[in-house]
Order: sequence, then structure tokens, then C-alpha cells
Amino acid sequence: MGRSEELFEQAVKVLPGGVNSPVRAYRAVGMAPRFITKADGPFIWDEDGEKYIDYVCSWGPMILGHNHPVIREAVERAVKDGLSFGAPTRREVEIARLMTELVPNIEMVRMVNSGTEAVMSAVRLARGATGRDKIIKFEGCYHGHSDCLLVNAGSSALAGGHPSSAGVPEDIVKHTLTAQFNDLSSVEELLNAWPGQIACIIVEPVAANMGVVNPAPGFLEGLRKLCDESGALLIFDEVITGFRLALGGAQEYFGVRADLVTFGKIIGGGMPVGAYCGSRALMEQVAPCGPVYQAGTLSGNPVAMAAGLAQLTYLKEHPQVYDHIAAKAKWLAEGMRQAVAETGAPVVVNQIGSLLSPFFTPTAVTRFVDAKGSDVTMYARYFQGMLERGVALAPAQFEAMFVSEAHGQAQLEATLMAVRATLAAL
Ligand SMILES: Cc1ncc(COP(=O)(O)O)c(C=O)c1O
Ligand SMILES: N[C@H](C=O)CCC(=O)O
Repeated sequence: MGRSEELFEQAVKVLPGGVNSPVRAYRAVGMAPRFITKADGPFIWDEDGEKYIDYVCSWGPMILGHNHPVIREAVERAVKDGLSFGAPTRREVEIARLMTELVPNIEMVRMVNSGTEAVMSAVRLARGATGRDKIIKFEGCYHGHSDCLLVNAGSSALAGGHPSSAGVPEDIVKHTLTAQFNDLSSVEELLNAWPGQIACIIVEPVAANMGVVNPAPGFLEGLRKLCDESGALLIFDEVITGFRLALGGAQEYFGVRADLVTFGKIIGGGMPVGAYCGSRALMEQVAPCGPVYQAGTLSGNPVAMAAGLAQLTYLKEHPQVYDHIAAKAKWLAEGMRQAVAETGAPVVVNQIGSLLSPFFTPTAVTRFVDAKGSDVTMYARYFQGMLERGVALAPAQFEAMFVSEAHGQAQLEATLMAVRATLAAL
């Protein structure tokens, strides 16, 4: 038994499922998780000293790769001044100014501690600002684990068989309406059924928690139009896409305006951070300016702000990162498709920017129902084969692969060799 297995045996006695976030338990791939000791550039190392090329990248924050010196040094400097003050600091102003400069259509930012908190607060703000209760989300999109959004959710909730969680009162869930991603008519039906009652439509502009599914041409534009007509606010949940698809996120990439935008992951540089953002008029509805209450003991934490500010500043000063990571992901996706053609494996590969996913199904994946049709047992075997060959993928089908600036040609080629060998052995 390796050290990871030994640790896991101890972990399950004191942590539910042995982990602090369900997907990490590797249940969807039928094995004990690797316990990680360190990470650097494109690599992670486990307790047994095994080294892997990492495409989880902490689920997205590590766009520059692990342990980037610019971020590490910013954190080291910040730590010397103290860990938390519960008072405003200069870096909170600097990062908010930078975000409003880089992201279209946002004038103000409220920092929180996770993507979940960001989305939960944005929905509260949408309800407070519109005076309406109902919200529309999309089946298979994941927006964190707040009560009103744990309905037909994606990611690990889907992989673990609990897309709608126990413990969420029916009285809350009745306000969450579910539409189909890439299907505007399903949204129109809900808007017509509940006229004047929808506070917001919340969407992952690229669905990345059912595997990666690109928005169909006109889908996001259609949502914008439906929101304008119905008075609902459009929320782009950019916890994954923010500062990843482009410096200005999905709004810039697709040229579609959202009313509220949520961020997480990249804006914290690896520290626990989230943010919700929008126009001054909307954001000044938030306490202490307005009646929508939201607060946080550790919000805007100085160390987290230092990490996020360093990462966003680096990205602003090196915008070529976006071309690099998108080109690498495209190269990988094309190579994977070629390997699929050579081996005859029933796999399709979706890719956009630096996000990609293989689905174990022979037909195109453009909707949730297609993604759900993927053979998860085959994915599990693929995952195991890749791990044995030194490549760490998301331990569940309904997740994304993240490519970082640190992934070099040698790692990409090694990954494709592993893909070929693994697919051939399936
Ligand atoms: C699109 C999206 N929104 C929200 C969240 C929730 O973020 P967090 O896990 O930081 O709470 C996640 C990831 O977990 C996500 O992918
Ligand atoms: N898909 C999730 C975030 O994007 C995975 C992270 C988690 O749930 O721990």
C-alpha cells in the first residue's frame, strides 16, 4: 500500500469521504486519491514521490502554473506584515481598480472568499435589485453549493449522483427554475410561465462543470436579449472563465454584456477568493450603501489580495499568455482527436481557449443531455491509465482540463503519448 492509500485510510475516519471537497475523493474513478505534497510549474508530486503533469491546476486558479515566483514572492512579502486585519487595505482598492479596468461593464467589485459566496451574493443582489424571487439556471451548470443553486447542478454533485442536494428546503428550491444550456426556447418557456417574476438568469458562459461545452452561436446573445425584454438580470458566472478565456473574461471573448459577473479561482492566485461585480447602480445596492446585506470576516484578506493582485498584474503585463495557453489546448485537442481516430475509441474532444474535455461518446457534445450520455466507466479507466502514465486529469468526467502557461511542449507531447497508449489499452 502506498502512502496516499495509507493516508486515505486515516482520512476517511476524520473527514467525510476522506476529503474536504467531494470530487477529490476519486469516487467517480474508483480508486483512492493521491495525496499531494508539492507542486511546481506544470507538475504535482504525491506522497510517494510520484510526479505528474497536472491538468487540474487546482481546478483553474493556477493559470501561470504552480508556485509561480511572482505570486509566491508577493505572498511572502504580504505575510510579513500580518495575516488578517479585518479592516480595509490598499491592495483591495488596487485589485478592484485593476479588475474594473480589465473587465468590461463592471464598475464596482465586492470581494468574498469563494466562488460559492460570490454567486450566492450576486443572486441575492439580483433579487434585491429587481424585487423578484425566481431565478433561472441551466441543468448541469455548477455555481457552488449555496442552497438555491444546488438544483440540477453539475460538477461533483452530478458525478456523485446528487445534482439536487438533500437538506435544501422545497420552499427555497421552488424559486429555482431550470432551463437547458444552448436551448433558448427552454428559457423563453420559463420566462413566459413566470412573467415579471424572474430576478436573474445565471449561466456559466462556457459550461465547464458538465465537461466543457461551448455556447452555441447566438446562445449568450439570446440570453442577453431575453433579459432585456423581461427585466431579468443576466449573471455570468465567470468563476472558471474569468481571466481565463481572455483578460476581460467571457464578456470580452464573446462580446456579450452581463449585468453581474462572478469571479473566483484565478483572481486569488491560489488563495481562497471570490468576487461579484457590476455597475455602480447595482453594486451600490449592497451594504453599507444599500439594503442587500453581505459581509465577511476574512473578505479582502491581505495575503489573498496580494496573491490575486500579483497574478492579475502579471496577466495584464503579459497578455500573450492567452494566445499561448489557447494554442497549447488546441494542439492537445487536435492531437487527442487524432489519437481517437487512430485507435477508434468512441471519444469526442471539446475545446475552447485553455479549457478542454474528452467525452466518451461517439456523437458531438453540445448540450447537457449529450454530456450526460458519456460513458463514465470508460472515463474512469482512461483516468486511471493516464495517472499510471504520469498525467493527472480531473478525477471525474464532468469537469474541465486546464492548460497553464507553465505547460511546455515536452509535457504536451508526453501527454499525447499517454493518451495514445491509454486509449489503445482501453
Ligand atoms: C462556475 C463555477 N461557479 C462557482 C463555483 C464555486 O466556487 P468555489 O468552489 O470556490 O466555491 C465553481 C467551482 O467550484 C465553478 O466552477
Ligand atoms: N468543478 C468544481 C469547480 O470548478 C471542482 C472543485 C470542487 O468542487 O472541489
